[in-house]
Amino acid sequence: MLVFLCRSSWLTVVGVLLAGIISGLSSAALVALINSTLSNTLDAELLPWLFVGLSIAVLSSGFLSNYLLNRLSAQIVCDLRIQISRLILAAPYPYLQKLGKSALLAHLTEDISVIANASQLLPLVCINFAVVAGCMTYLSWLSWHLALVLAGVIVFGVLSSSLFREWPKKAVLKAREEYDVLNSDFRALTEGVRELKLHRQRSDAFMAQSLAASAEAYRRYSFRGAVAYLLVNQWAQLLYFLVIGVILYVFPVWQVIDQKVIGGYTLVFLFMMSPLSILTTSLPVFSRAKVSLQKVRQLGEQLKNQAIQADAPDKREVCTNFSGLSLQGVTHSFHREKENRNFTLGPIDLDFKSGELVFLVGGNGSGKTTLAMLLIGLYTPEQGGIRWNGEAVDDGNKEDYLQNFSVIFSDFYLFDELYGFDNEKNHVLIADYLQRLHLHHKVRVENGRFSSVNLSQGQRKRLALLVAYLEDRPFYVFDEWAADQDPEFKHLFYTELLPALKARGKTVLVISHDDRYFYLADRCIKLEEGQIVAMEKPATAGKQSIQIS
Ligand SMILES: Nc1ncnc2c1ncn2[C@@H]1O[C@H](COP(=O)(O)OP(=O)(O)OP(=O)(O)O)[C@@H](O)[C@H]1O
Repeated sequence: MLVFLCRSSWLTVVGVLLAGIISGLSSAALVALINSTLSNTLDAELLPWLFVGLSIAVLSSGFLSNYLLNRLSAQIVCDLRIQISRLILAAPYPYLQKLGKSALLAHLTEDISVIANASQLLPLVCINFAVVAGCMTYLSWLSWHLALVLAGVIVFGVLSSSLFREWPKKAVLKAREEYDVLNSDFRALTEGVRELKLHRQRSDAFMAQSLAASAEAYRRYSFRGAVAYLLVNQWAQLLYFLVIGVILYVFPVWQVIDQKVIGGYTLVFLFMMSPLSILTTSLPVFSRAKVSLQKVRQLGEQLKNQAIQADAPDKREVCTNFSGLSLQGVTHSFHREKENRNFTLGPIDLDFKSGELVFLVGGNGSGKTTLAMLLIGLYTPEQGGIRWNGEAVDDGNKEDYLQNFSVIFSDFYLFDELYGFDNEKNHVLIADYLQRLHLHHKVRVENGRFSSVNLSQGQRKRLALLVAYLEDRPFYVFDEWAADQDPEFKHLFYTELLPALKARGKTVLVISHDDRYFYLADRCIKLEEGQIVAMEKPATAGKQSIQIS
C-alpha cells in the first residue's frame, strides 16, 4: 500500500511519514513527561511549558500527517477511477464483453472503495506506529534490560503471528472472488426483478441456489478472514499482557529492576495499548486492500495490453465525403460452450455505396447483429478486411473509423444528457426533430438534458433516433429499431424517415423482420447460419421475393 502511494507522490508520502513520526515521538515524549511529573524527576517550572509544547506538536503534526495523506489518497482514488474508466473506453469491445459488466462494476466500485478505505487509515497507522516506536525508545532509556526482554517478545510475537497470516490472506482472496459472483447475482436481481416477482418458484430457486448461496459463501470467507485476524490480534494482546504481568509480578520478586522504573514501564505500556490495538486491527483492512490493489492492477495491465494502439487521434471526427465501404472475406466466430461448437459468420463480401438503403434480414441467431458489429468496427474481423473509401481499416485508424457510424442497437443505451453536441446551436433543430418524432408534448431539452427519459420503450427509441440525427454521420445502422413502434410510427419510419435519410445521401443499414417494408430497400441481404444466402432488389410492395424464416 505504501509502495503504491509512494509511486503516486513520494514527496507527500515522505511528508506524511515525517509528520507521523514527529506526532508519534511527541506522544511518547508526552508520556515520558507525565511519568517524570509523577515521579518528580524534572524541574517543576518547566513542566507546564513542556506539556503545552508537546501537546501542540502532537496535535499539529498529527493534523498535517492526516491532511496530507487524505489529500493524496482522495486524489489517487479519483485518478484510479478515471484511469480505469479511460482504459475501459480504450479496450476492444469483445474483450469487455468477455470480462462482463458485473466484474467491471466490481472493480470500479468495491475494489477502489477498499483501496480508498485503507489509504484513509494509513495516517492513523503511521502515527500509532510512531507512538509505539517512540514509547519503545523511551522504555529502552528507562531500562535496557527490560527493553531487551521486550524486543525478544516482539520478535517472537511477529514470527509466531506470521504463522497465522496465510490463513486470513487466503480467506480474503476467496471472499473477493465470491464478491464477483455476488455482484453478478445483484445485477440479475435488479435487472430481472419483474420476472422474479411474477414467478414465485423461479424467485425462490434464484434466491436459494444463486444469490443466497453466493452471499453465504462471501459471508463464510470474509468471516473466516476476520476471525483469523482476530486470533492474530488476540495472540498479540496475550503476549502484551504476559509482558506486563512479568514486569509487575515477577521482576519485583527478583528485585532486579527499580520500582520507579517498573511504574514508568507500566504507565507507558498502558499508554501503548490503544496504538497497538489500532495497528493490529488495521491488518485486515490492509490485507483486503492488497487483494483489491492486485485485482485493479491486473485489470489495468490487461486493459492496457488490449487497448487499441491508435495513431494520434484525428480531429476530423466525421468523414463527410463517404464514397464506399467494402467488406472483403470477413469472418467472426463465437464459441458455443454448451453445444461445444462454433458459430461462424462469413466469409462475407459486401459493398455499400453512399445513399443506399439496405435491409439485413434473416432468422434469429443468423448473424445479423454480428455482421453489423463487424461492419461498424466494434468487432475485428478474424479474417479478411474492411475498406472505407478504399483505405484499409486497421488498429491505427480504427478509432476514427468508428466515428463514421450512427447506430441504434436493439439493446441501446440512452444518455439523459446530450453529450458532445453544441446544444445552443442545435436548439432549433432539436425542437424540429422532437416534433417530427411526435415527442414534443412529452420531452423538452433544457441545458442539454432531456427533461425526462422515463418514457415508454418506443418513445425512448425515438429519442435515440433524435440523438442519431444530431450525430449526422454518413452511415446509419438500425438494429430492429421499429420493433417497439406502433403501426402508425413504424409506417412513418419506413416510408418517410428512412427515405429522408437516403435522400440526404446517408447510407442506411436496417436490420429488420418487417417484411412488408422490404420493397423500400435498394437491396435486401438475407443471412442464414452466418452466410449470405440472398442479396437482391426486393419486389414492390406486397410481392416480396425474400421470405424470412
Ligand atoms: N457475445 C456472444 N458470445 C457468444 N455467442 C454469441 C455472442 N453474441 C452472439 N452470439 C452467437 O452468435 C450467433 C449470431 O448472433 P446474432 O446476435 O448476430 O444473431 P441475430 O441474427 O442478430 O439474431 P436476432 O435476430 O435474434 O437478434 C448466435 O448463435 C449467438 O448465439
